[in-house]
Amino acid sequence: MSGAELLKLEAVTRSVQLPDDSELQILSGIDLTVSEGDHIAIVGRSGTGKSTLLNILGLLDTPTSGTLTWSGTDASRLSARRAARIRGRDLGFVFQQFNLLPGRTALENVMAPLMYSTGRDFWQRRRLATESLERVGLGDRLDSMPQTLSGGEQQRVAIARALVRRPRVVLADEPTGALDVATGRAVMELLDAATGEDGSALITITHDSNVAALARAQFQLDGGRLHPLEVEAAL
Ligand SMILES: Nc1ncnc2c1ncn2[C@@H]1O[C@H](COP(=O)(O)OP(=O)(O)OP(=O)(O)O)[C@@H](O)[C@H]1O
Repeated sequence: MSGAELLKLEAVTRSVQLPDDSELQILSGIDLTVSEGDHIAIVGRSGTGKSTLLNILGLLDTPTSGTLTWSGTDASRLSARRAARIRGRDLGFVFQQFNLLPGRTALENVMAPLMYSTGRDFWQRRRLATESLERVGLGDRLDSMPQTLSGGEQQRVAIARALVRRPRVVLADEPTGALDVATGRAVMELLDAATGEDGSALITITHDSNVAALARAQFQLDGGRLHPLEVEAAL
């Protein structure tokens, strides 16, 4: 069952001005509500606007028109500072490329988001990062360097890093794109279980309908529009 509403898009459009002065409409009339505990997948072919939508959901970009509401507040009214705080604390990001810092251990990578936090999060960063790595089954690899870990293990470190501040929404952009099918499935099950445990929402952006089938609600992005997909959830 869904909990409190976290993100809401109403009639969101996004267009960009091209060098020849024409306008390219990437997103048109997007409506989407994301609540605590939701696991939503957004599927779409390459170039359909998935990254553009993800950037808007992650408060990295703003709609050209329409409204994005974060936890009841119109996002266009958030100060840059408040938006940055939400991105750092309430949103977790997982990417296809794991983006781990080379030359830093798994533990140091997971501690990184806590370095600029205050209070308990800062002082207890080592313990919090250790616990986050234990949650993804890597409690015995704290001191491993990323290059000594398999792709699936690196993605689990990236997930531990995304979850370490207990975000309210996790945005996963092609999280299985660099993994084989079995490892990708295990990573998705882990993301689903960990966000489910925390009551946070998971939004998975993927071109892979098998990955999307693991979510509880699926949408297709096509021609800049979002359509609900009626597919039985596999989890
Ligand atoms: N700033 C921009 N200027 C011009 N065109 C843009 C800009 N941003 C996005 N586009 C175009 O808008 C379309 C959607 O881009 P977007 O990156 O959101 O697609 P995507 O679905 O994430 O693609 P992929 O799966 O290949 O990453 C593409 O055709 C892209 O070239």
